[in-house]
Amino acid sequence: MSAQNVPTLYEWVGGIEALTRLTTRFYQHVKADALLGPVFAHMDDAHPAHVAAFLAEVLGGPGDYSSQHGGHPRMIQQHLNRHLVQEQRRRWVGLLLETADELGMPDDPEFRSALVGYLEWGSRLAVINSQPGATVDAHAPMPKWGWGEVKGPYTGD
Ligand code: HEM
Repeated sequence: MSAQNVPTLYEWVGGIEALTRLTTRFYQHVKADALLGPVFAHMDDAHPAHVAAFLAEVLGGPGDYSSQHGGHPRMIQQHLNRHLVQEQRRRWVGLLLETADELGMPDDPEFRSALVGYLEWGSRLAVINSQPGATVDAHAPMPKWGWGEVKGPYTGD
């Protein structure tokens, strides 16, 4: 596969439809989870779509979260003073990956290692930003995630 033909992670996962399916099902599991349910008790109905738009932009898709929902500063803002702990973070990441399996999302080693890399990074950032004293940088750039060290999807050779 030549460098020009390498899809973005966004294209590889199946675009905004796939990400919306993923977050919609994921937050159903979250609501029913004993550890995470209370954390998300006041989440509104648009939350799954907002997180799908956020993930789309991070993974190389369209910039809708930045243009319509306030970009990375808004995402950080949403985690302020929530006092999240590692046990909740681990459950959040674990449930998201289980949901990706449940829905038959791409499970090749290259894609999943890139996805896990972002989820680990982003979820740890959410915990850090939820601690007392954390503040929002109004100019925080949107994170961008690619294939990382593996440089592209599995091709069998
Ligand atoms: C890669 C990791 C994460 C991403 C990309 C992410 C993304 C987001 C986004 C985009 C929002 C704002 C949604 C909006 O604009 O309406 C949000 C809100 C929120 N996030 Fe996260 N998040 C992550 C990790 C976590 C974790 C690990 C937790 C807790 C265990 C968490 C708890 C929350 C809560 C409680 C809200 C507010 C929900 C409400 O409206 O009541 N997030 N997140």
